[in-house]
Amino acid sequence: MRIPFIAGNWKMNLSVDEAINFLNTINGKLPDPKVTETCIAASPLFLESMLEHNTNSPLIIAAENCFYEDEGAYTGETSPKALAEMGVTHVIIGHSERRKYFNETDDIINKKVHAAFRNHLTPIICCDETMSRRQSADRISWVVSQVTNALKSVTAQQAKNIILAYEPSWAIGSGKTASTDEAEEGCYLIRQTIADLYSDDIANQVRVLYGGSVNDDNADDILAQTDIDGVLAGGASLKPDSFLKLANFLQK
Ligand SMILES: O=C(CO)COP(=O)(O)O
Repeated sequence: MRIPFIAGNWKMNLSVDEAINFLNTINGKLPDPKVTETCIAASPLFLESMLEHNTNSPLIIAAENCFYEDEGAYTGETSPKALAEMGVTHVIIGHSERRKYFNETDDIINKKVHAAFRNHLTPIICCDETMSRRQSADRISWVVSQVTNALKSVTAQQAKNIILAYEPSWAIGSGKTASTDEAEEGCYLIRQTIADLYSDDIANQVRVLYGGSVNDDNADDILAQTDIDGVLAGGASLKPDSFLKLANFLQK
């Protein structure tokens, strides 16, 4: 049985004070992590303070990105080794905004995935689908190739622990959520790719999330789909109330 994973990606929003207020507000209101795991990915500027305020809470604190080297002359980058030393356990890799605005290629994403494993961080690997790709004949092969390339030289043992997210950029921040069928289709495709690359057994263990204009109104239908094990929410994760509604979807 796959434990649902409800994650928020704050992107470049909020302040440290707002981040800490958020944690104080949700404190004691999150589900048991044996039933639903919850996670917030935040700016590296906030992570240390958030980790200090997050004791006795099941909330997983994640980074939104990391570099593929552990240390060195890489001005402005975030070391995966430093993240792990700080107590961060998860990191988003390959978000469509990283691909689009920071020219992250599949090769860079693959190096980052290896950097995450080297530092015992769980990668949350995002696969994009643009509208032009959606309308073109090669859309399936594009999603498949993002998964395949991200996981080059990743062992079966490592693959068991990854989290993947189908995040069509045409649905991100646009208010245009994918229909439940579209979301399920994307997540199914990702799971089948894992089955082809590794095994049915591993594909059945790996959690696949949907992200793109998820909110409290549409989350229940999305989360009811067979191959969707959770959500990666942007806007809806910025307010404690809406994040708590997503996090406690099983309690409704
Ligand atoms: O990019 C996202 C999560 O990583 C989704 O953002 P929105 O939920 O704001 O569309």
